[in-house]
Amino acid sequence: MQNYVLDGNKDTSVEDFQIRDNLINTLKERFKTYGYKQVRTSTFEYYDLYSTITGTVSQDDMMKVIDSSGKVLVLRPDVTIPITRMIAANQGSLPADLRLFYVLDVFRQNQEQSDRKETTQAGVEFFGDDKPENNAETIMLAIHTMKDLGFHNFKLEIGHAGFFKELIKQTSISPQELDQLQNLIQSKNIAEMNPFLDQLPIEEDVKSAIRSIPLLYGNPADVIRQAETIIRNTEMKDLLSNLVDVYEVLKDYGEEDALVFNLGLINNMDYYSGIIFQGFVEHVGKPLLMGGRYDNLGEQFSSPMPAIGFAFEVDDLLNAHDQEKLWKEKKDPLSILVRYEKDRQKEAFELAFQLRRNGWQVLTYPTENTTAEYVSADCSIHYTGELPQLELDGKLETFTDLKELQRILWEMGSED
Ligand SMILES: N[C@@H](Cc1c[nH]c[nH+]1)C(=O)O
Repeated sequence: MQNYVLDGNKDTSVEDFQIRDNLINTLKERFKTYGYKQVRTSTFEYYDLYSTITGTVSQDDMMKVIDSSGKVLVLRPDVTIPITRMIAANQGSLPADLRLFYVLDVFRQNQEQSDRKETTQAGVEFFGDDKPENNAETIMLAIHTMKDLGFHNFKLEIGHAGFFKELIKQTSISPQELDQLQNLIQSKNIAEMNPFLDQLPIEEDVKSAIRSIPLLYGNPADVIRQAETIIRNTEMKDLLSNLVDVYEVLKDYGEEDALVFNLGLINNMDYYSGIIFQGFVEHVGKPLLMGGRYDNLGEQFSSPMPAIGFAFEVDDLLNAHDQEKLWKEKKDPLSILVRYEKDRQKEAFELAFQLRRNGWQVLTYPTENTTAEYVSADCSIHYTGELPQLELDGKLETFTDLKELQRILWEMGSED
């Protein structure tokens, strides 16, 4: 038979979906406790939105479609940009700080990962000023969520989008050379970076400052000390003190063990303007979350709107599967099978309605339907006479009081 599954696509089994759903719920619940409200943006966007904005996804990486009027659309290649556009359009009526979260599919294609066109991102966007408290709170939310997911040995790497850019401003290298240099810094490939830098027309002391960038990694206090030695102007000095201020607030959250400073950190998106960060766990070679400040993006929609945010890659979180067990073990709600005689149908439906109010899974079947014998459930209730009967260890127990029945079910639901 012909294979109709796209290359690299994998159907999700019922069990995998459950794990994924538990994970997403964990993220959503944590985001809400920091005051975030859920939003969604349209799957389709005008291609023009992305081709005119600077700092966006590369045009070749976007998935394009043509609508019936001939307009070129793209499948949402990023969430931060359309949310910023959406907020910019309504800005008149916004409170000072706005905290939004989303769980949405993102569509990108590139040569290195041709089999991953569609991924799910769960992220937050905090429209508020570049204040150390705001930045620290957002970073703390990322840490808190990683802990909720059961990752204990993770690191949150913090850098600054401007630090490297300031150094590059003092050179006249081409965009291609810059791209290559960034890749070498990102992969900490010092062996190739040094000869590459040697043949570029850059002043010697700028060159040596660039050379030290990949080494500016590790304990925040040490990195700050080393970075101070390569500062070349007031802009770089301000950037560094911005990072120090955030670090000082973060210390009061008591999560210093999770923090690493990395001034060679480079995020995919070009819209970042300030502090940036990525979250890593052991044995997984890529970041599970990415984010940072993007204070200038709103201006491209004629609405200055400072903001910070980050997004988890849900599929990558799932693949970090040592942790998978944790979500699997999360208990499903109690499942109850209600079997009824036809002349008790109305009462059985009422009972099922009451039980579902507790969040339990309830399936109802008339006794004559033998399929029910193959349905798996934690317990069965028989509504064949005047009153419901709960099946316990093969015996039927009658309940005159619905509350008493519910109490016993609660106990069953909380048993391990
Ligand atoms: N949109 C970014 C993540 C992010 C959310 N907010 C800020 N940054 C990405 O796809 O990598």
